[in-house]
Amino acid sequence: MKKQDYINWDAYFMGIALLSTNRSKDPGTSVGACIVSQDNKILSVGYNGMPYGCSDDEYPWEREGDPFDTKYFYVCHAELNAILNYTGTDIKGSKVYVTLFPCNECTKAIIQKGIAEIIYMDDKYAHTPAVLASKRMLTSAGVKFTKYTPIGKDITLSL
Ligand SMILES: Nc1ccn([C@H]2C[C@H](O)[C@@H](COP(=O)(O)O)O2)c(=O)n1
Ligand SMILES: [Zn+2]
Repeated sequence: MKKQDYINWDAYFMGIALLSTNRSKDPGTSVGACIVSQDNKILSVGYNGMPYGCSDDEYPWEREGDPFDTKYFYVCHAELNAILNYTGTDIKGSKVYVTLFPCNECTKAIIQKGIAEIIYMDDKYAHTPAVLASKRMLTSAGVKFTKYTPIGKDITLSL
């Protein structure tokens, strides 16, 4: 008889997004994203980090203060990185698994690339204008967004 305790597709892809958060240097929120084709092939992954050439030792990670000296002007979001990391041509109709609900800027890229669905884990900034605007655009554009349903399984990796 086959093994019974295998994880479903959603858990598998959200697991990849979660693992990707471990590459982030952001001391505030580490975010991961995993883009998946309609036939369940991983197309790309990403996490939030500074753009190429912008050293994550030199650029700020602060949340507050002079905007020039906070991370927000510089950090590239996980979803955008995942989109930009994809070099193929088959992203239309794909799904993106994200550990945090996309902001308005990433949402624009998601819509323009023809990504059909967002599966998100956390929505802790749901009350912010960025996320409200994001949901408004997603609804207008017909992009589905679904909260991830946890399967209640803890997986430990010994790396
Ligand atoms: N959907 C999102 C939302 C935010 N990010 C990034 C941007 C920052 O690096 C971090 C949020 O930091 P916080 O304000 O919580 O300290 O997450 C992203 O990649 N994707
Ligand atoms: Zn974003």
